[in-house]
Amino acid sequence: MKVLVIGGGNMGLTYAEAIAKSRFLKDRDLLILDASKEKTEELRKKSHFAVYESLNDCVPIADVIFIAVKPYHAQALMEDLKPLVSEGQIFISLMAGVTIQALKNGLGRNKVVRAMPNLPAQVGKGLTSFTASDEVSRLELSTVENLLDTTGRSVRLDTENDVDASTGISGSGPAYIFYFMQSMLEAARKMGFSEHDSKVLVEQTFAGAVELFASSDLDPEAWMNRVASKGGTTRAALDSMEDNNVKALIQEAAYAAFNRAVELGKEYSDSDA
Ligand SMILES: NC(=O)C1=CN([C@@H]2O[C@H](COP(=O)(O)OP(=O)(O)OC[C@H]3O[C@@H](n4cnc5c(N)ncnc54)[C@H](OP(=O)(O)O)[C@@H]3O)[C@@H](O)[C@H]2O)C=CC1
Ligand SMILES: O=C(O)[C@@H]1CCC=N1
Repeated sequence: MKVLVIGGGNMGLTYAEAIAKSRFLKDRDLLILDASKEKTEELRKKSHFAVYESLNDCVPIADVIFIAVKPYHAQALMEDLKPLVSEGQIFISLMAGVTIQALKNGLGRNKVVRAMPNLPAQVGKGLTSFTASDEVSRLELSTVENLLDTTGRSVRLDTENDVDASTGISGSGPAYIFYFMQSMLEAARKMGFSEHDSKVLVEQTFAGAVELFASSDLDPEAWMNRVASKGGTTRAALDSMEDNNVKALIQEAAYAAFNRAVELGKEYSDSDA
């Protein structure tokens, strides 16, 4: 089986590296292509995949094709791909918003998977949600799942609306965590801690809390109650967050990402990508 990754940026390269590391494929069976000359030169320095500059040379020989370009490049790319693709090939789009129907129309092919990864894939801790067109067989789905799992975990969802919703939670979610981290770092600096100490305080606090959360079935509220003593410091902080509606605002942000994913889907299907 040959796997081609189109787009060697954050996500495409992450996937290519993870598949290469997993030894799921033989080295020369993993192909990668990027439009930028600079990037292909960088990619050539890595030995574990075959780097291509022309779609003509790699698309016809691939069995599975990852599409990892920005959504606004989708239409132009699919126009170039359409004359080169063939029946039996499976397309896995990592693009936010672009719908299965837009992919089917754009590629003129039916075996399409729409996946939403997240950035922790770079360290093998990614979460990729996905859904597939009916034309992808069970056996093909298990190959797809194996490929996606090379970057962490995957969750198969029933509908594209679920994938849009998951974009608001796991796809964009790492950025919300970084936002929270940034706020804590700024508070630490304001309190007079050095850059180094601020980073240690914040990093270890996040890492520890995540590990605790993963270590049992306790929900976050139960953990909050274990940290907070009656009339103590944590309660003062939690009350402040409640008074300022922080929970509702975070939920609003997650919905903003979800809604934007739906909106992107409409933009790209309107343009008949
Ligand atoms: N970053 C993230 O956390 C997440 C991203 N995604 C999705 O992943 C996709 C890729 O995002 P990301 O990796 O961040 O983007 P990047 O811009 O880092 O990477 C995309 C790469 O594709 C190249 N490219 C553009 N057009 C073509 C083409 N026609 N043929 C080949 N290569 C091309 C770009 O080159 P150039 O720079 O020259 O344009 C660039 O190197 C997006 O659709 C996004 O929605 C999904 C979940 C999370
Ligand atoms: O911001 C974006 O559009 C992409 C999708 C999820 C994460 N990054």
